[in-house]
Amino acid sequence: MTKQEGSILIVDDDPDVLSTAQMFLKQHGFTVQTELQPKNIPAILSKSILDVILLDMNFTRGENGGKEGMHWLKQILQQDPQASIILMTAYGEVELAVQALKAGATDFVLKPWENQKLLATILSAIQLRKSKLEVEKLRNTQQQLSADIHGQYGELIGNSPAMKELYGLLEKVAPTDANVLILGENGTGKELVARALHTHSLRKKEVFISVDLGAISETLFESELFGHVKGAFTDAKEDKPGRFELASGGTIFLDEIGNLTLPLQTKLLTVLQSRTVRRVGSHQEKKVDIRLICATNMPLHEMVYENTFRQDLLYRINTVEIRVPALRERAEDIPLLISHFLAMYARKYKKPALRIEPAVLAKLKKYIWPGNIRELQHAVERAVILSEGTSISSPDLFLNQVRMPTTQPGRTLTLEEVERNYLRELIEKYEGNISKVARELGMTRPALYRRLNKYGL
Ligand SMILES: Nc1ncnc2c1ncn2[C@@H]1O[C@H](COP(=O)(O)OP(=O)(O)OP(=O)(O)O)[C@@H](O)[C@H]1O
Repeated sequence: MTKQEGSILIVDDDPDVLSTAQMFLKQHGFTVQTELQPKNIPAILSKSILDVILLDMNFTRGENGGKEGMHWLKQILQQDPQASIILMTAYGEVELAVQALKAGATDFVLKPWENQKLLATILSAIQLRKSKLEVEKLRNTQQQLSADIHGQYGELIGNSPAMKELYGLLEKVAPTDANVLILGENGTGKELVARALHTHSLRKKEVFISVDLGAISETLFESELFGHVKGAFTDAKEDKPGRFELASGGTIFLDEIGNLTLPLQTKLLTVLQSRTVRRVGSHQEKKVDIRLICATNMPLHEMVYENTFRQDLLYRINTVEIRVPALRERAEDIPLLISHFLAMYARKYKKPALRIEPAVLAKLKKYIWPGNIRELQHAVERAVILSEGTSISSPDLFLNQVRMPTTQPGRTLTLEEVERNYLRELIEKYEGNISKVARELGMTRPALYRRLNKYGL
């Protein structure tokens, strides 16, 4: 006989039932407590950790409506929502047992029970309790992590009119289940905005799954997003859920949606229309309940016009569009962001708090930051690392570090480096006006955006 682990409470007003069940379950290695009086259940629950509770339906002599059992079932679940409760019912009370299952009981056994059947029921109830506790733990961890990452609007820093407008929009849109498309240049904080939408939504206690579509290869797309079953292809060693399934109940964030090829856009559209996924290699459709947030730095509307992005997909994802402003459009926020990152990196690198001289700050406010906040963040990090003393009196510590040199002694630049530098110079020349840069290069704006995207500009 294999020894089982688990602690069980049996509540029944018949001492014979209690002793028979106790003897049988102890033989199998369980820790067993018995109780004749259901009114003592709350006290027992507050003292001990129980894996399973076997609960009789009727306690008062002559009672057989199961009301007492239902009452105690609800009481227990109120005290411990993850409790696994097996009800003991007499023959003819099946209707009642069904009601109890609906009210949250795990299972029921008919009295007099067959020992092996009782054992099997208890083992699966223990397993179920374990899974429920695991899910609860993961949910708490996720909540804790998001609470650590986010404040009111998380790490979204900025008081400029552009940011205030964004906060107003977030407040309106977050609590709805509307599909949101976030547009904005690289490094403007699109992912932070997506997370803020989630943490202020009705799904905030559920998962937030982020998928970088630009980083998933064409061949792995379906398996990553929709999952696969064992043996579906050579590397499919076991069943694996896709990101859509994992996100079910919560929010899925599809970043870089503008990078999808047309065939992949079609596959994605099918799933978004039906809200069902089929794992690669399976015939079974699974419903997914997700809130969809997408983001891109590509001009999707122009791409629709050029037939490189499907119009029906665009309309499916952009119920609400949120445009995240570029940093140069909210230069007022630059000092605030710099002091935020200065404090963050001073802590990280154990450096004294650094002060920036006003003339340097003025220069940094004028710089156009083509890489937006990500570029600013990296610039501050480098400045903190390289600084000596407690004050920064030259902008070089920030800016010289972030600009690629156009030439390097002893090394010829690659064609890609030349192109990247040239693009950067033009962006600066036209102060970030992409239309003007595109005109000078004789390119369409989408083509230019693709190029900028390639170089992370
Ligand atoms: N408003 C903000 N306040 C503080 N930090 C910010 C803000 N916006 C962005 N950041 C920081 O800038 C960095 C880039 O942000 P994020 O990844 O959200 O940008 P993105 O627009 O999604 O970029 P990409 O288009 O390259 O994916 C992150 O480290 C983020 O924490």
